[in-house]
Amino acid sequence: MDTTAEFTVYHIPVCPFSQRLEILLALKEARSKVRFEVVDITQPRPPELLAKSRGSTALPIMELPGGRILKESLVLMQFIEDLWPDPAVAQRDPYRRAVENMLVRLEGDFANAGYAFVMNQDPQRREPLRQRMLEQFARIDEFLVAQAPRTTYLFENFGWAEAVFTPLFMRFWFLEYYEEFDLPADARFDRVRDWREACLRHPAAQQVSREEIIKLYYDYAKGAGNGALLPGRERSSFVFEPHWSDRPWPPRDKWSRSASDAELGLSL
Ligand SMILES: COc1ccc(C(=O)/C=[SH]/C[C@H](NC(=O)CC[C@H](N)C(=O)O)C(=O)NCC(=O)O)cc1OC
Repeated sequence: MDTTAEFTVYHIPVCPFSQRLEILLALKEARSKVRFEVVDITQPRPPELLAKSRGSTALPIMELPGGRILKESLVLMQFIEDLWPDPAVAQRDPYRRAVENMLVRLEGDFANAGYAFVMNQDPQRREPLRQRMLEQFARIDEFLVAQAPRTTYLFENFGWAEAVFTPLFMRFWFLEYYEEFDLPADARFDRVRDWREACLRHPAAQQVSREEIIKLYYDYAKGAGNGALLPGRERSSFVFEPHWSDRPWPPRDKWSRSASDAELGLSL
């Protein structure tokens, strides 16, 4: 395959699954090899984009030279790793790669627990959802204690598993803000807490900020995901303009009130 031809990723800038690709490309110093085309999730998908994805609206998707389309962030990560293998980010040793993949297999339940928690609108479900989130962190902690008790990352460097999980650790800043959630100070979470902090600091993962996440994901905290509009609102918190840096911080209280477009700084 001609790896110098143009590869295009259609993506939502603050989506964690797209950030995985950006982190991987940053680790490979290959960010310039892929063109990232921004899609406004608050607007209906352009017909030409839907045609590319055979009607699927989920992003990111990658268009190869010649028009072939791939999707699913973990698949796209592996494709990038295979396309530009040096420097390797995935482990080359089969056993170490298997260990890496065992940790990555935890990402789906981890992601779903966090999104279900932030999007929950039933006060009665808060504590069970908090416990479910803690259980997911405990699963990762137990795995790291068994496989990597004394290193900062899973292996010597920030690598594949870190590229998969760091975007989720960053999105879960919305749990701290809207659900007053954080890991308890007890030893059950020491290893995963250290891993998370090291991941959040890594220079290859600085595509988004805490402020951006908190402001754009306000509607998720009120139960509206993927750019959906809430009752009484005309604009999603996911809109590009006004830019998030020009907007006020949303109210932290998701339970007793709903902020208006004006209060969120969304009015044009
Ligand atoms: C309610 O739970 C969740 C809600 C949203 C997201 C999220 O980050 C969307 S990021 C943007 C979202 N993309 C995906 O969900 C892609 C997931 C896919 N499995 C991948 O890994 O690439 C999307 O395109 N949505 C628009 C559409 O489908 O029309 C995650 C959640 O749970 C993990």
